[in-house]
Amino acid sequence: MALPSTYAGTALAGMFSHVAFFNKGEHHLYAPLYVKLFFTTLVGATAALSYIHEVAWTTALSTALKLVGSYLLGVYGSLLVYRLFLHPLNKFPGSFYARISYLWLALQIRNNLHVKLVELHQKYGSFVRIGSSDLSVLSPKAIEIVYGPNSRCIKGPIYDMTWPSVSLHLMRDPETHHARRRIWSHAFSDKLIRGYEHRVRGYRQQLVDQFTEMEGQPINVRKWFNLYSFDVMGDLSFGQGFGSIERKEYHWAIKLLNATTDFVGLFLPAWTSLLLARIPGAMGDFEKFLEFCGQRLMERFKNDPEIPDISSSLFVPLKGKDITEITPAEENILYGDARLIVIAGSDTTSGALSTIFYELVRNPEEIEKLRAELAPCVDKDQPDGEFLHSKIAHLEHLNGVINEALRLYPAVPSALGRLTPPEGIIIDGVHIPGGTHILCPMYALARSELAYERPHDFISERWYKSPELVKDKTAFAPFSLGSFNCIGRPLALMNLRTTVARLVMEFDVKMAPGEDGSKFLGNAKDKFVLYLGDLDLVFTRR
Ligand code: HEM
Repeated sequence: MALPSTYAGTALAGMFSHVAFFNKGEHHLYAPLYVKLFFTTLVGATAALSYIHEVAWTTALSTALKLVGSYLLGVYGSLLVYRLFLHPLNKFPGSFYARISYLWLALQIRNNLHVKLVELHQKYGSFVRIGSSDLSVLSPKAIEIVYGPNSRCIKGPIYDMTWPSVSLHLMRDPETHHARRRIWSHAFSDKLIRGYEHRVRGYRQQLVDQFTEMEGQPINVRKWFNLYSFDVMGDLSFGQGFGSIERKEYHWAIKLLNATTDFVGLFLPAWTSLLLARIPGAMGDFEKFLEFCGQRLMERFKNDPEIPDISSSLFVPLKGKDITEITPAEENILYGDARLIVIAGSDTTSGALSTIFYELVRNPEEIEKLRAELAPCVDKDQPDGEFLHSKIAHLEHLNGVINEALRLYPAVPSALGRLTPPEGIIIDGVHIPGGTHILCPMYALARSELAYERPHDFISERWYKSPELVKDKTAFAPFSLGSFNCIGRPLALMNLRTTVARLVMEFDVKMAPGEDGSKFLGNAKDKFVLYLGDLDLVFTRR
C-alpha cells in the first residue's frame, strides 16, 4: 500500500525531528504524552489508511506500524549515531555501552550504585562517563564547583520522578525552590530547634527504656534507630510519632514507604517512573503512604501544638485559612513537604546513628574518649541523664566521631545528580559540557587518597587534632552545600549529639555473640539514601 520511498520519507522525518527537536532540551516530563501520541497516531493512521485505500483494518494496521516504525527508526538511528560518534562527552573514558544510554548502568546495579562507582573510578580514573549524558567525577574540588553556593548547576531530571507531586527537595527551578526554602528556613531557627530538642526527648526515653528492657540481649540497632528516627520525624511533621518504639514494630505506613524504596535504588531515568505512575496500581504502596501523610497533615492542621513542630512553619502562609480554603496547588506542596520531613529526616539520622555505633563497638577506645569528654557536661538539672544540646554542641571528639561516621558512610552516597549550565563548568582544568548530568560520588570520595590520608580508617581526631589527615577539606560535605543543601542539618546534629551522648553514658555496648558486622556493610543498599544491613549489638546498663 505504501511505497518504499514513503518509508524512507518517514525515516527521514524521524531523523529530522531528532536533530531539530528531541536532541534539544529535556523531554522526560512529556514521556506519557509521547506514548499517548504514538498510540493515537497508530490508530489514526490505521483508520485513515483503511478508509482511503478501502482495505481490511489488519492490512492498514500493518502499514501504519511500518510507517510509525520507520519514523522511530529514523529518530533512534539518528540518536544512536549522535551518541556513539558526535556526543561531546565522548572524550571521557567509560564503558562503550555507557555512550548509548544510562540504562547500561541502571540495569547492572542492584541497589549498589555506591559500590559500582568505586569500581568504575578505580578502573577509569577521576572522570567516568556513566551514561549518554551522565558523568561521575571523583575530585575534592568538584564538590564546591558542582554543589557550592556559587554553583550554576541545577538539580538533574531524576528529581522530577514523582512529577507533578513535588516537595522542596524535588523543586528544580532555583527561583521556585528559593521561595519555598524561605518558608522552610523558619523551621530551623535556634529557638525552634530548642523546642524540637524538648520534643525529641520523650522518644529517646522510650528508646532507652526498650534498650534497658532488652539488656544483655542482641538488639538490631539498624531497626531500633530507625523506629526511633521515624517516631521523631513523625512527631515533628504531624505533631505525633508513629508509636513504633512502643509497639516495637514499624507503623504500617512506614512499611509501605520502605516497600517502595527498592525502586528508587534502581536509579532508572525519570521518564520510567513517570510512565509507571500512569499504570493504575503500579505505585499503589507509595500512593497509600501519600494518602496517609495527607490525612495526618490535615489532622495536624486543625490542632496547633504547644511547642511548635516543623509543620508549624510550613502552615504560616496559610494563616487565617480554613482547611476547606486550601487550594489544590497548596495541598500538593504541603503533602509533598510533609512526606519529605519524614523521609529526609528518618533514614538519614538512623543510618548515621547505626554507623556511629558500628564504629564505636569496633573501636572501644572511642567510647572511653567520648565518656571522658562528656563527663564534665553531665547536668544534674536535666531529667533522666539527658544532655542539654547547647552544652555538648562544641565537643571536639563527639563532633569528630559524628563527622567521621558521616564521612565514611554518607547518607546520600552517590546520587546527588546535577545538570551543568549551558556554558559548562571546569573541574581540575577539564571542561564539562553544558547539559551534562554530573554527580560526585561521596562514598567513593571518602575512600579516596585524593581527599584523605588513611581514608579507610575511622579516625575521629582528623577533624580537630590531626587536620593533616584531611588532604582536602572541600571533599567533606555530608549535608551537601549551597542552596540545595540539607536544611535539616541543625536538627540532625542536635539529635545525633544528644542521642550518642546519652546512650554512651548510660550503656556499655558491644557486638552480640556471633555478630561480626559483615551483614551491616555487606547488605548495605544505595537507594538514594544509604540503607545499612542488620547489626546486632548488646547494651548493658553501666
Ligand atoms: C544525618 C542526617 C542527615 C543527613 C546526612 C542529611 C543529608 C542531606 C543531603 C546530602 C541533602 C541534599 C540532597 C539533595 O541534594 O538531593 C539533604 C537535603 C535535605 N534534607 Fe537532610 N540530611 C539529614 C537529616 C535531615 C533532617 C533531620 C531533616 C529534617 C527535616 C532533613 C531535611 C532535608 C531537606 C528538607 C532536604 C532538601 C533541601 C532542599 O532541597 O532545599 N535532613 N539532606
